[in-house]
Amino acid sequence: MNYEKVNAQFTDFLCRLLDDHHFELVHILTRMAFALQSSGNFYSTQHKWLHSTRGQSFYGSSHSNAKECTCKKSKGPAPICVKATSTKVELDFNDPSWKQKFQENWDKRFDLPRITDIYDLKPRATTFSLKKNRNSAGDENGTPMDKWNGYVNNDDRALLKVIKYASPNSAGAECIDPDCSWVEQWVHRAGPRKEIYYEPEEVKAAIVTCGGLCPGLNDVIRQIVFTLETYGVKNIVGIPFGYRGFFEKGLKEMPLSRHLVENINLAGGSYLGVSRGGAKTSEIVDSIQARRIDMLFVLGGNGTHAGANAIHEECRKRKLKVSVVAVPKTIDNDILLMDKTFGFDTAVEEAQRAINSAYIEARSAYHGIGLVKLMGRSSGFIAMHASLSSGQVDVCLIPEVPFTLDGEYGVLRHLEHLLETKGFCVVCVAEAAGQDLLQKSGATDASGNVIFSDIGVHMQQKIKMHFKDIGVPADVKYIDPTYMVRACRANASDAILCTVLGQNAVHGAFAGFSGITSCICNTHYAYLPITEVITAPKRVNPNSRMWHRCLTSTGQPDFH
Ligand SMILES: Nc1ncnc2c1ncn2[C@@H]1O[C@H](COP(=O)(O)OP(=O)(O)OP(=O)(O)O)[C@@H](O)[C@H]1O
Ligand SMILES: O=P(O)(O)OC[C@H]1O[C@](O)(CO)[C@@H](O)[C@@H]1O
Ligand SMILES: [Mg+2]
Repeated sequence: MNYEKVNAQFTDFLCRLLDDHHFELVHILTRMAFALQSSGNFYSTQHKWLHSTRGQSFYGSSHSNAKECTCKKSKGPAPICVKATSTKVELDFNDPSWKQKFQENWDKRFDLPRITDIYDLKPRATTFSLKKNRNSAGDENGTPMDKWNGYVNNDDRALLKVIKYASPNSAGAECIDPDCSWVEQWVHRAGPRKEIYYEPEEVKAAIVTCGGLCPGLNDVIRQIVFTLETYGVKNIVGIPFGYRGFFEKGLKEMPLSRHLVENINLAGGSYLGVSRGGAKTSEIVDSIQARRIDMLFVLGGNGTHAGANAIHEECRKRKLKVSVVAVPKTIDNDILLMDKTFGFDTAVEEAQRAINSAYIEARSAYHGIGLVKLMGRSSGFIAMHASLSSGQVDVCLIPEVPFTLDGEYGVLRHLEHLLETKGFCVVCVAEAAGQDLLQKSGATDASGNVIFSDIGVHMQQKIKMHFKDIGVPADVKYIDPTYMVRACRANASDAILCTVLGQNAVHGAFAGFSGITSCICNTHYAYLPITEVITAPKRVNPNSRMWHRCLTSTGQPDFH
């Protein structure tokens, strides 16, 4: 089957549906497409494409197996898949200047949307300075009078990629052209600027946390409040229970101050509450307008970012001077271009505790099999990293790598081998793995995310049945830590990440950016346009060194 053609036809179909306002259906279908990818049907599309094209544009999807949505026009609510504001140019790799064209286009795509794109505004000297005895008001030209070199220049950049792959066949190679030439990909450096576009005394800032819980939400809220107050902002509020808090009657905004949030990082969860669903962009923006909010800080995952971008666009359409800045939150680590999202590290740490328990149970039982199911909506990052960190996993199963349970090359046969040779074993399975082996639940959550069928319970039953059938004793211990991996406070590494991302979000808003996200790219802190990070969920690359390291650690064979 020509999967690329099917993929393109599917995208066109989605775009047509979007024009007909069938948003919910499109949402479900898009999720189905990702599920289809995870079943392996679209698995090597990018790789094959990379080897078969010359003189065609195919850059931009190097972080994911999914290709970018190419919707031409869209009425109604924002699609899950949003086209970048700067379009991609068609590249001819036989043209000697293709690299220059690529880079010019890249710079346009990664340029940050600013409120000055639509308003003619004059900046003022920043009120943010950590220098003692400062005169933050600046001189008569608005230039800060102190000589503190603590500001980031608007032209500062960080490199997104630092590996030069000599060949497209190098492990994990992410290439722009068929020869895998070295191309610089710069992103904007995050941090405080010398000039700002808001009068802090007049600013009303709001914070909202959306989607599922994630360790570190309170750390980010706290740092946003601290930093806003350092600029001199007095009016800071929290929107309760995600986007819902903007329009649901009876939900009142919560006043925030350093005093109120000082200790919230000591507990997990969200001080403001979270929710899924209910994203009606126009109602949210009506509410922003009515509440006279100037800066909105949005903490959430892929869906939340799509919502934040829709809010940013709607504010522009209505000519509202509002900065919308997102902070990428998700234990799943499934947001494109960034090293990691906050909460992921803590989730992995908690997950490996479950694996350790499974190991102890399995090790101590006669023919013990420890089975652990871990969260991860469409990607196997938590399962892969928890397997790597525990070092006790014999089989790691993720949605990006298809597998079979039965047959000569199936997982069950390998478990037999493990019981024969080492006497026990530990299996770690990601919740979205092996969905092709199960009957689809067909259910979705309030945000339209597909609810997966339970691969953990299915495997537990299959393993028990298999060993009963072959007459070999097996003591199966199943652990599903579910919410335990995310309903906890951030660990040290996440707490630091949250601190930096939260502070930078405020610096970005004062610098006049909107429609951006505050993140970590290639170990440096950066701002990215939201449009560039929501084209598809990030997924584990089965050809990456990290997955290969996981396989080296588990020693598992291919299961198909
Ligand atoms: N395409 C979209 N446009 C506008 N809003 C959206 C879109 N997708 C999701 N949302 C809204 O964003 C919020 C959060 O979405 P979702 O439940 O998918 O969580 P998430 O941000 O992806 O985080 P998590 O990692 O916990 O899943 C919900 O209120 C949802 O309605
Ligand atoms: O909080 P809910 O709605 O049960 O959602 C669970 C999902 O949220 C996440 O924890 C974060 O996206 C996923 O790993 C999981 O599939
Ligand atoms: Mg999501």
